[in-house]
Amino acid sequence: MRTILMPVSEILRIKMNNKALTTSNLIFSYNRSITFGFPDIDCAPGNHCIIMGPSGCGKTTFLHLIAGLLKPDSGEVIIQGIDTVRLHSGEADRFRGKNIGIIYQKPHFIQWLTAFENLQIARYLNNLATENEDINHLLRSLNLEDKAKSKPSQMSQGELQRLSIARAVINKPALILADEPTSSLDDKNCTEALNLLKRQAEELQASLVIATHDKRLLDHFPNRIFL
Ligand SMILES: Nc1ncnc2c1ncn2[C@@H]1O[C@H](COP(=O)(O)OP(=O)(O)OP(=O)(O)O)[C@@H](O)[C@H]1O
Repeated sequence: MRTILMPVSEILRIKMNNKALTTSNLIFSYNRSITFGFPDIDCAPGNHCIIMGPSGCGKTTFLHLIAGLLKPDSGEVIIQGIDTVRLHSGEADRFRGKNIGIIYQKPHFIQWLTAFENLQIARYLNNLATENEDINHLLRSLNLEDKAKSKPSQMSQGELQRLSIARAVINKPALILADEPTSSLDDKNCTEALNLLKRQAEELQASLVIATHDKRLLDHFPNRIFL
């Protein structure tokens, strides 16, 4: 019989649970004057949850800690059984690219590329083959088919929001994080963006975490965390 020895660091990193995302005892400070202590999250695969709170309470900070874009002073973020806080920066970037789709508060796209090319490059940067038919399918399902050749500057706010959703799901992540995905949209576009986001998450069986102060979303999410 062959025994496989696993480095201690690897054993520490792998937490055996079947949750898509759990956080515990997260503490973070930008500087010593403000310290944030965040409530624990427990989100099963395919579940949706919402982080609510007023402007400035730390919602973006919390999402960035979950995404591994910021390192906490202490605490754990377990995604797909991996304690991502312990990953080194290169590993964390690779993990994020493979497992997490992020919709940022301010959508930023490469301005000289078209909508289609912005999605292509998101796959390319994660060493994934650029399957043009997958991209076309996604653009169709987000009602952006006729914008495939448009540059971001030629698209409306609602269209850019839908393109952000497309970019977040193009690599088929297990976890989708969305920062204020609807707050700048009118009621019609808000409902449309929310439904698209939920439908995309359901198609991928991905967990969805939305951070927002948009109270219109509250009724859609029984799993709520208030900051
Ligand atoms: N890079 C930074 N350096 C220092 N302080 C920061 C930094 N980024 C954010 N902050 C501060 O941390 C606090 C929380 O910011 P954060 O963006 O997480 O809040 P938020 O709840 O997402 O706000 P909003 O709803 O307005 O987007 C704010 O007081 C903000 O000024």
